[in-house]
Amino acid sequence: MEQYVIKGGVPLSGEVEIGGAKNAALAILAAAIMTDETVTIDNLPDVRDINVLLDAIAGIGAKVERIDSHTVKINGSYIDCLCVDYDSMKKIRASYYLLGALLGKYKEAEVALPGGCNIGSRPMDLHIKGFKALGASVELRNGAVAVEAKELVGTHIYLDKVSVGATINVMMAAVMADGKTTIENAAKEPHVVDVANFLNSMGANIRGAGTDVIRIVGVESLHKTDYSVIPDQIEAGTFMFAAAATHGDILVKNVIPKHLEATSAKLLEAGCRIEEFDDAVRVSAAGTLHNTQVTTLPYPGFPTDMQPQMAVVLGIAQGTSTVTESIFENRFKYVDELTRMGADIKVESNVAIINGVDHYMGARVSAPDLRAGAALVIAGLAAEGITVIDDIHFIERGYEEFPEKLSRVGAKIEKVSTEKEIQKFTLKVS
Ligand SMILES: CC(=O)N[C@H]1[C@@H](OP(=O)(O)OP(=O)(O)OC[C@H]2O[C@@H](n3ccc(=O)[nH]c3=O)[C@H](O)[C@@H]2O)O[C@H](CO)[C@@H](O)[C@@H]1O
Ligand SMILES: C=C(OP(=O)(O)O)C(=O)O
Repeated sequence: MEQYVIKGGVPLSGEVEIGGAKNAALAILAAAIMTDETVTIDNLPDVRDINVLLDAIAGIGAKVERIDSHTVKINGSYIDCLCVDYDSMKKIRASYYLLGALLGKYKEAEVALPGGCNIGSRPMDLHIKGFKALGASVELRNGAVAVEAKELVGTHIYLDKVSVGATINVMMAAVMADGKTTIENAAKEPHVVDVANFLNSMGANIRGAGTDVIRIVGVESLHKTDYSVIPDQIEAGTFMFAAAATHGDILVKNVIPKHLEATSAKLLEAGCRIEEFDDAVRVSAAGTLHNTQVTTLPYPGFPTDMQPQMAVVLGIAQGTSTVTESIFENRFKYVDELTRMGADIKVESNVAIINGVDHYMGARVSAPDLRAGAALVIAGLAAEGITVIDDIHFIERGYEEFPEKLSRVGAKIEKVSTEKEIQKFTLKVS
């Protein structure tokens, strides 16, 4: 089993280059099968979720050609199977995008119910509501969702809750439906916009992505395109929080600062200095960190995928902070681990009450999920002493070369797989 071992207490400083957005790329890869022509997608992050989805896409027969670690060509004309099995689905939640993509293109699909991070109950009722409204019959059988339609017909769909997955899935299913579809109460996340832009570059007619009303006029077919995925706002935010927690100074490059406004606002409130450039953000935290209150909300609110990282910063800020998680009910699993590092946090229902402590202490902890794992890395970087993080496979779902990128800004972190390597690292850094 592999771990990260970290010697904390070094203020991080320098520059870091952010990769493509995992959550945009996953939906875009699924959407790429919707044409029979070859689609080239660039700026893909080289992370586990992307590689698992590419295997699932190849598994249904599509031709997947890796050009390099960040570029792939996909040709969906070879698809010979409309079933995605549980083996692919249990590894990543986003394989549910194949449901919307296959339904939109072939009017039929059977996809096992998805896995992904255990951050709360994650129903698909809104996806299903959208497919049904477009005219599909939906059946749950043997742990899979089977969808089928003689024809898909444009319609009016109100999503009862703001859902990124349902918005994108319904958008894909509607792209080649007959007539006009309106999605109301749509998610406005940057990756929803990126997927709409991608589909439009393939000939779709989607307007309004990025607002809460998306209008789609069905087209006959989609065609080839070359597309570059947007930068990953969550990876960027993670490095911003790492700068804050270590009292460092990092220029986070290749970002869209607009996508980071909620993160920047909270870091400002916590006493950091933020400078925005055209495609970079600099975070420095020379002085004391202050308490603040944070509530996760759909975009443009504060992202739930950044909640654990923010809490780690507030854990060493002066005073009492609160973090309210309003999207997923099980996203405080890192609190017990952080407590073992000296944090003083009490969780009451969906609110974490954080009494800032002077510093964290190195400890052996386990990553409970992707973002909580990244948050524990930040805590380890800020802590006094050595931290060992188990279960880093969760972190590798969404962060490319995480230890390498952190090392480039001065962190003392290594990926190891034996106790001997941990001891060697400890000797080297002491
Ligand atoms: C692969 C991917 O992009 N994952 C992201 C996506 O997940 P995902 O798309 O699964 O999250 P959603 O936006 O759909 O979930 C938002 C809320 O809606 C609820 N819901 C969702 C669908 C549904 O049919 N019924 C329903 O009740 C969920 O339980 C949750 O409370 O958006 C989340 C919220 O920004 C992020 O944390 C995830 O990182
Ligand atoms: C929770 C996440 O991913 P998923 O929805 O795939 O579990 C995430 O990217 O933070």
